[in-house]
Amino acid sequence: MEPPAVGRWTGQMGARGTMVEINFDGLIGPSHNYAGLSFGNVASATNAGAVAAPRAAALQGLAKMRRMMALGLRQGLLLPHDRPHAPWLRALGFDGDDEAVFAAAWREEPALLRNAFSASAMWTANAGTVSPGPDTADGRCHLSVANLSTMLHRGIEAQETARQLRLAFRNERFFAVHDAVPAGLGDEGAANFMRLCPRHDAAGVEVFVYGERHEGGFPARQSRAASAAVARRHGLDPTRVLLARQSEAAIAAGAFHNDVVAVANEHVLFAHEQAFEDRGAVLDALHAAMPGLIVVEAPANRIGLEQAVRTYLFNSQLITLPSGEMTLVLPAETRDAPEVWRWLEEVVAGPGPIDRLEVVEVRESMRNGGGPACLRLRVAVDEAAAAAIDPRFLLDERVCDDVEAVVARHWPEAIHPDDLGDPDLWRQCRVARTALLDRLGFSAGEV
Ligand SMILES: N=C(N)NCCC[C@H](NC(=O)CCC(=O)O)C(=O)O
Repeated sequence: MEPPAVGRWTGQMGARGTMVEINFDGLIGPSHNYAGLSFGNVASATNAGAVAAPRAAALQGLAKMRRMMALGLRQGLLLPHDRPHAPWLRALGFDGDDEAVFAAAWREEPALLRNAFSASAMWTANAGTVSPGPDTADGRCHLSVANLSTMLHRGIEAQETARQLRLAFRNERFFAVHDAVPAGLGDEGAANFMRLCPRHDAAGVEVFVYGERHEGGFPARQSRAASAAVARRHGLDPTRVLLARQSEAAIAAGAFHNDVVAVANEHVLFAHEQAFEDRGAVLDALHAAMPGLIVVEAPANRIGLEQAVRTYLFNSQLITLPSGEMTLVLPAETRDAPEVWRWLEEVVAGPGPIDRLEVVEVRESMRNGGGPACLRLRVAVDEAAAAAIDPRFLLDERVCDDVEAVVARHWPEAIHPDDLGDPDLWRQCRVARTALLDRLGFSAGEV
């Protein structure tokens, strides 16, 4: 079938200069389930074994994408990966046709089948790290695929992510897509990355946040060496790169990525007081590198780290609307917590840069530790680069209608932990993904 027609920009990019940010959300896949795979991610551990609702989950994600478009932002999507993933299980010694592979894995090593089943590619903040053109030596937008090598189930994603990013951003005049840095040096992509800049079209300061491993504690998933490697590969000016260490307290409280305790947009950093290990030095370095920086910080005596992790207050999307208003797109869980909501109302009422609060409902993803910001990868582009993106990865209302129809028809309504061994579910997940690719105009084998 014909690829869907997608509206392109005409004329001005808006009041905020010549570049805009496109958010590429991961469509929540048909195999979404709660397998408790992520040690250090409190929600994933707490909800292990619960019954998941993949159809509702995907519809919640799509409703968020529609909300962003209604706010005047450009929206893209990345596709769910092929799950359960037979090639990975085959590499682990299970053989026969795909169903024989799944059956043997379920019988002999059910934990491996659970890993191969995860819909974790939905959290595209972990797909890769993106340095927009104004920050790079060659003026192109550089994207590095994340290896996600700390968690077994997430390490499966890199290959397909690379294929999708190479397809979406294949025009080498505007984009350079790099493979993942070698596994072993953990890299979790944009979830541990923040860009501060006067406006999207000005050179920015890129902040890479890494963790350090501690015996017996939760894993620190982002290594300093991987962050530095990504910065080098992207051709960033070393004087405009900051490697900041995530606080041990934040990791211990369940902030397995920096985006659970901090988010940046243009000249604003919105963070918890305990986000960074050496808070004073990090903020001093940022102020020095980025005159005009405004830091909106939640004091620990108002919002505890546990509360921040439970509500995902900082896993909000901080966005600039075409009008120039800065808006926080928050998970509904923040509104359910009176202390958090009261503080947010004070932030908006005060003289600071954040003008509006918008609440979105992504509870199915939240129960696996993925808030609004986890679900999206930001790519700032100018008009020419935007026009070079494969339009099948861009959304408008009509494409949303199409995707919703496929989800409504094919996505399972519920997945119970024992269902992972059910051949009908294996088939349904694959049929569902194929129907989506078909509807969006991707041919078999393209992704
Ligand atoms: N913070 C950002 N940017 N992303 C959130 C990722 C959540 C994901 N959860 C999971 O993978 C849970 C899957 C399970 O347990 O079944 C993770 O821990 O890697």
